[in-house]
Order: sequence, then structure tokens, then C-alpha cells
Amino acid sequence: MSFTQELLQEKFPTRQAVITEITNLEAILNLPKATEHFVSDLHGEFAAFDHILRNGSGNIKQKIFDNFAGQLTPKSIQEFATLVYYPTDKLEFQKQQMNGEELDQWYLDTFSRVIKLLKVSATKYTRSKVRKAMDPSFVYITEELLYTDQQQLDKRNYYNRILHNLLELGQADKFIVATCDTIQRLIVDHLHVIGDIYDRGPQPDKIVERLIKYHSVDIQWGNHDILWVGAMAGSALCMMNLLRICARYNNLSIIEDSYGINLRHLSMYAEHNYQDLAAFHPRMIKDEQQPKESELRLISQIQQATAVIQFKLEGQLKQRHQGWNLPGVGLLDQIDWEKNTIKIGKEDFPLVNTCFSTVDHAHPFELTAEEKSVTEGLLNSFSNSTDLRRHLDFLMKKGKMYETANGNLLFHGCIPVDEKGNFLVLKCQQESYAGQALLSFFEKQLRNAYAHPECRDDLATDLTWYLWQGPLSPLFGKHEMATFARYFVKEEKTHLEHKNAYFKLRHQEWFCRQLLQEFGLNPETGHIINGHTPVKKGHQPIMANKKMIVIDGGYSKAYQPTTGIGGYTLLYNSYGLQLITHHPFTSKADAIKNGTDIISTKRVVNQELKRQTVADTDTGTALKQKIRQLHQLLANYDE
Ligand SMILES: O=P(O)(O)OC[C@H]1O[C@](O)(COP(=O)(O)O)[C@@H](O)[C@@H]1O
Ligand SMILES: [Mn+2]
Repeated sequence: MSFTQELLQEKFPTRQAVITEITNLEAILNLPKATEHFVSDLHGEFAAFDHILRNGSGNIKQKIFDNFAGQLTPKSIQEFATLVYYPTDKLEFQKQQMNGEELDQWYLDTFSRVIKLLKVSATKYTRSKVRKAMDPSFVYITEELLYTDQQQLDKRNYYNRILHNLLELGQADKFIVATCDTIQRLIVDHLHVIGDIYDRGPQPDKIVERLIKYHSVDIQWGNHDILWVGAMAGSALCMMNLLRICARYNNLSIIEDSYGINLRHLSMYAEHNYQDLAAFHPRMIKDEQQPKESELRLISQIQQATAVIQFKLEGQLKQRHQGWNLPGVGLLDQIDWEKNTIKIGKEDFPLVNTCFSTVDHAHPFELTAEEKSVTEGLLNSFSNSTDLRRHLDFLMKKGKMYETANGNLLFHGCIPVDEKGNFLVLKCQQESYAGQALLSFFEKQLRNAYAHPECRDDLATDLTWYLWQGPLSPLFGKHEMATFARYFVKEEKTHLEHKNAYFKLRHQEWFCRQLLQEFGLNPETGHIINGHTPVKKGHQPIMANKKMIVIDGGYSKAYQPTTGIGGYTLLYNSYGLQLITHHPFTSKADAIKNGTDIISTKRVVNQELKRQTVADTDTGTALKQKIRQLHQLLANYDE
């Protein structure tokens, strides 16, 4: 008997136990496929993300429509939906609007509604799974209410008694909140986050905290997430990039207040060595409060200081890896200090907005003693931040370079290819990597770097930075990042970042099919789900005869003028795939008070010919395998 068989026998020691388990698993196979939810490029926009999780991208509202149409007015439907999304706040709001008998009646109506909604949200799951999704203190009552047949008079009295008791014993609010939470929990079974949780927006830490508590999630890393992982893995270059971006988006409080990393030394150093330069003021987002003048100055100084350290460290890295093709990186040695020009490619360009007083012209990549000590101190503080480490541990645990899920291929950026669609090859230490192998190579190196934060100048640590902006990085997908030129050169042609051929080819069905095959998926039924590149106004997120879906719709407020919307999400339920377009999120207070929902349109991408069941999913494949093993075990038991 194999080891697996022995384990199974221990768990199911009698013939009857095996038969019960087989029956149970067979029943699960016939349940409808549970709903998967896809989001991407959250970029620190916690409130919008939280709202989308709460409303299940419109799934909750849809269930209310389907089950209460004709019984509730559109306004009551919206109010009920808001209660399910934000039960605690909506209850408070409701209690300010009503009292006495009117309020009691509202509670009784609400009890029945939430129970009915819970019932329809639970139909796809086994009783045991539904029970696990409940607040333990209300399991007994909820099950009585869920599975009681109200049509029988005796039972109806019993049911009503429970509801009245909840009210009389002061448990009404707690019960409603618990039930709404369970509905939210059941409405989506699994969440896929296709990268870029971090940078630009104000609260990536709250997003990660929410994900840690979420019932089922996987993450495909984005290039911005890698900056943070890289910083924790000991890459000073990743750390300087993320600090520069935090300054650029006026988000330094994430570092100080959320992650408890003291920036005093950096601020003092920046104040001493840099002037106020408007080109380094933070990018201001519409509707956001302007910082005070003194704050603007300090942010500008910090952005300059971190940018200059970044450019010096880039030069050092370029010297360590001369074989890596890195245009646009470490350009400080291309400056003609007399003429105040820089050579980019073959041309010289005048420099603007310069802030190079700490650069030694003879050794432009060398950090000054103070830059060294600031950098060293910051790296240590990053590594000592328990919350940051906890968050990044979670990203490493739940994250991967790519995921295959129920026939679909999920990754943040691209698979680097040439114009004909051939996979580009990365050579590293006498080995060559391309296609799927390239992604696996990077993942292995990243895990290695993260496991050894004490090694700061080794290949694995430098590769974490390469993932951020290297030309063959699947998470980046451009030939270079023109950060230096965008700060210091006016000519726009130096700012161009050419996208990898992947981004043109992904419009072609044959190409997407080839990629699905490369990752072992069925090109007939699979889809590729991508983030990373905001879908511009007037462009289509669904491409290649529906084989490719790009869901970066711009949660990041800075990118909403480009996309013209508030973001996309994707739902994959038993009927197929639906793409949801969201309006920009206003605020939680607006959602509660005015019932503002942000769903704009829902588009069916793909409709299954036959409703999908668990048997058609990855879980189904695993269950069928288990059923086969149980049948083998059954043969060992006497009848
Ligand atoms: O808009 P900003 O802050 O200047 O950032 C632009 C930079 O961000 C990048 O687009 C990378 O970030 P994304 O992954 O969000 O696209 C670079 O290619 C580009 O240089
Ligand atoms: Mn990205």
C-alpha cells in the first residue's frame, strides 16, 4: 500500500467511512463552479478596493435584483445593498433616521431579507462550507433560520420567535453584521490579485492587511510589489526607487506612519544638500489637498536625494553586470560637466533641473560618506520593520510570477518575445532562459534573495531590481525605464520607453494560443488575464478574439484621466466570464449616505455552453483523483 493510501486508510478506517466520503465528494463535483474574482493594479487605493470586495463587483446587487425584483423599489434595493456592503455604518445611519416601532419593523424586515439573501448566496456550497463562513456565535440560530421551512405554520411561529428574540435580547445589530459578512464571504469564493498592490496610492498597507484576512487569495507579483520585496531582500537600489516614488506621489507617510521606518536622517540629509526644485514637487492628484509650501520643499529635496542615490547605485550595478543590456541606467558617467550636457545614445542633450552637487565628477557612481550612512541606516530600518516584513512575507507566501487557474493564465506584465513571437532568451551564468522557464528562473532567484537579506550585492539581489526595470523582465516589458531623462532632459524623444513586441502581438489570437500552450493550458478554452498597462480611453480591454483580457483600468487616481474610468474587474462564475467597468470611487461616506455604487457596465466575455460545475475546475480534478484513490481503498475492505 502506498503512503497516500495508508494516510487515507487512517482517515477513513471503515468501508462505511469510505463510502460516505465518496458520496460527499461526488456531490461536491456536481455543485456549480464557485465564483472567482480578478483585480489588478490596485496601487494603494484601499477604499476603492475595499468597496469592490464588499460589493463583489456587483455580484451582491445582482443577487438582490434576481431575488427581490417586484418586492423592493430600486431605492430599497440600493439601501439593502449598501447595508450588505457596510453593515456597521449603515446600521448606525439607519438608527439616526428612525426609532420606536418604525425601527423595530425595519429590523424585522431586514432579518428576513438578509436570511433570504444568505440562502441564495449559499446554494453553491456544501452545508459544511457555509457553516465555516459563519460567525461562530450565530451558527446555531442562522442554521435554524436558513433551513427552516417557513411554509409550515408551526415552523413559521418558531422562525418568528427567533427573530423577535434577537431584537429583544439586543442581538439584532450583531446578527445583521455577522450575516452580511457571511454573504460577502460567500459571494466570491476566491480572489486573484494580478499585481501592483504598492506605490502611487496612499494605503497599500491596508490592502495587504485586508488580503491577509481574506478567505482565499493568490497574487501574481507586479513590478511595483517587487520594489518592496527587493528592499526587504537587501537591495538598496529597489529601496531608493520606492522611496523616490513615495516622495513623487506625496506618500512618505506610508514609510513613516504605516511601517514605522524613521526618515529623519534622510530628511535632514536632503534638506542640507538640496534646494527646492519645482520639477521634484510631488505629482498632485486632482481633488487632493495641496501640501504646505514647507512640505513641498522637503518632499522635493527628498525626491532629489533619493533619485541621485538611485542613479549612483544604478551605475554600480551596471558595472557589476556588464553583460546586461541596460540602456537608460546609470547615466551619470555620460555627463559632460563643463557643457552641462548628457550623451544618450549617440546624441548630446542639454541638462535641466540638475541637482548633482554630491556627484564626484571623476567617480560619479560613488556614494558620499553621508549617502552611504543614510542608505545603510534605511536598509536596516526596512529590515527591522515588523509590519513591513509581515506584509511582504504574505506577498511571498501567496505570490508567484504567474498562476494557472481553471484553464486561465494570469500574470502581471508580459512574456518577453521578439516581433515574430519567439521567446526572448536571458543568459545568466552560462544558462539560457525563455518563456515559462524565464518566469520560473526569476521566481527562484527572488525567493533566494528574500531568504538571504544579509547578502546585498549578490546576483539574486540584483535580479530583484532587474525585475523592476530590466528589458527582459516579464513584470516590466519595456526596453528601458527613462527615469533619468524624464527628470533632467527636455527632449521628449529621450523619454520614450518602447514596449516589448508582446504588447502588439497580444492582439493576435494565434499568439495568445501559443502562450497558453507554453504554460500547458488548453488554447481552445483558456484565456490570458493581464494587468500592468492602463487601458487607455477608446481602447479595448478584450483582445485576440477574447483570448486576452487586460484589467488595468486605473484604480490609481493618477491614471484615471488616461483610462477615463475607475477600474476593471473580472468575474468568472459557473456561467462564464464577465468584465466589470467601475466608475471612480468617491468615498465610503458617500457610498453609505447616498448609496453610490461604482459599477458602470458589465460585459459578458465568454458564456459557457453548459453551466460549469466543480467537476470542470482545478478543484474538481483534485477531487476526482481523491475519489479514484478512495475507490482503490474500498477494494481493500471486505464487503
Ligand atoms: O507616471 P510616473 O510616476 O512618472 O511613472 C512612470 C514610470 O512608471 C512606469 O510606467 C512603471 O510603472 P507601471 O508598472 O505602473 O507602468 C515606467 O515605465 C515609467 O517610467
Ligand atoms: Mn506594473
